[in-house]
Amino acid sequence: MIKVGIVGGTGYTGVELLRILSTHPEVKLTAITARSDAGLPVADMFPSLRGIVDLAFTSPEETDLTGCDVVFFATPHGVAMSHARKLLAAGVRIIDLAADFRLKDTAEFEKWYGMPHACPDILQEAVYGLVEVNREAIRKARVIGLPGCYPTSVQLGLAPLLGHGKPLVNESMLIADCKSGVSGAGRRASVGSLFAESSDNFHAYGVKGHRHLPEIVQGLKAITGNTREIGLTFVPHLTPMIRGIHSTLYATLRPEASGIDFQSLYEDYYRNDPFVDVLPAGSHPETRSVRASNYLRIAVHRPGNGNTLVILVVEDNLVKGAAGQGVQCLNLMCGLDETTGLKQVPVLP
Ligand SMILES: NC(=O)C1=CN([C@@H]2O[C@H](COP(=O)(O)OP(=O)(O)OC[C@H]3O[C@@H](n4cnc5c(N)ncnc54)[C@H](OP(=O)(O)O)[C@@H]3O)[C@@H](O)[C@H]2O)C=CC1
Ligand SMILES: CC(=O)N[C@@H](CCC(=O)OP(=O)(O)O)C(=O)O
Repeated sequence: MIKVGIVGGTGYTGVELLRILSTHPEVKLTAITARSDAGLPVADMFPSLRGIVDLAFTSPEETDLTGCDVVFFATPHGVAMSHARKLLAAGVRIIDLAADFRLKDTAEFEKWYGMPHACPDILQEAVYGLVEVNREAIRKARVIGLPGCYPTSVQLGLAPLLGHGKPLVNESMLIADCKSGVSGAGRRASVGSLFAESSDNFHAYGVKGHRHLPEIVQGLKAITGNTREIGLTFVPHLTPMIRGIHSTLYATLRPEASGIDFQSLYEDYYRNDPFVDVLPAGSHPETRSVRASNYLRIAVHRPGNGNTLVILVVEDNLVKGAAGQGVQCLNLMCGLDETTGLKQVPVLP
């Protein structure tokens, strides 16, 4: 059995990891830490796990994680990088749900996250955990920087266009118009997450610049094999639902690509990816069609057969956008089938 520890078990992504890993046939959960709730049985905080997870939260300072095979960090930015060296020295592999190991350029990291990077050498060896793009590198990785929730949907929505051998769209004028449920902001108390603020309301934020923009640009550029510069307008919105991301992506076709069948292009690109579902032509995916599951569904439109492609992407921000994608990486790192323990059917309604 693979011994797994989770740092930050009381947040939304932490409890998603617990939910998914508690039924994973090859995993033994060995430690779940939380500072404020150390000593509390998991089931006392999360009654949904009563009779399923019988561990208690422990203090991160007093928990020895070096006996684990893999440790997940479901913590704020900056925590994983302060523990990475010691864990790696003990042979423990790391999957960070935060941004410590996403941006390769430390100056960019410091600019967007407001802290110096604690281990630039480990950052350089870390693999970006976007499975459908980096599957082979993930198998051998010791450290995974999992993509953010919005970046997962935007990169997978655009990858078939940018990963094509020939330039198909104008890469300098991409648009990502994205909407997230409130759980994307985490479980800690904040005014913006109050029911009275976030329900029956809808607004954009971060238009001037959001920390996911450099991450998406870095990822899209890598998908082109670092052969092309990326220009992206990214506008996130907070929408009054609990889970889910809906991203509407716009790309302008190059004249030489106008004869391409984009529906077939997308279907072929994701033919062997078990969690990416390219919907039939003309579809409008709904966030609830992926709720609580690791699936990401995509629909490709070309309105009026014109020169604008509109790609619709839905995912559950806490699953394919975080914990589920992390378990997909864990499976690959441990030589398992990537779907092991991840076949949860979306919850409807
Ligand atoms: N919510 C989402 O949709 C997504 C979130 N992420 C990322 O995943 C990470 C976790 O997110 P989320 O679950 O929403 O966050 P939450 O705020 O809901 O939970 C954070 C957890 O980390 C613990 N924690 C906080 N500070 C520290 C610290 N210094 N040392 C150890 N533990 C700490 C908290 O407990 P305590 O304070 O008691 O220790 C809590 O258990 C974040 O980096 C987030 O950006 C990534 C993709 C999607
Ligand atoms: C709705 C909401 O507030 N969303 C978060 C993104 C959450 C996420 O997945 O991103 P990280 O892992 O990079 O934190 C935000 O915009 O900051």
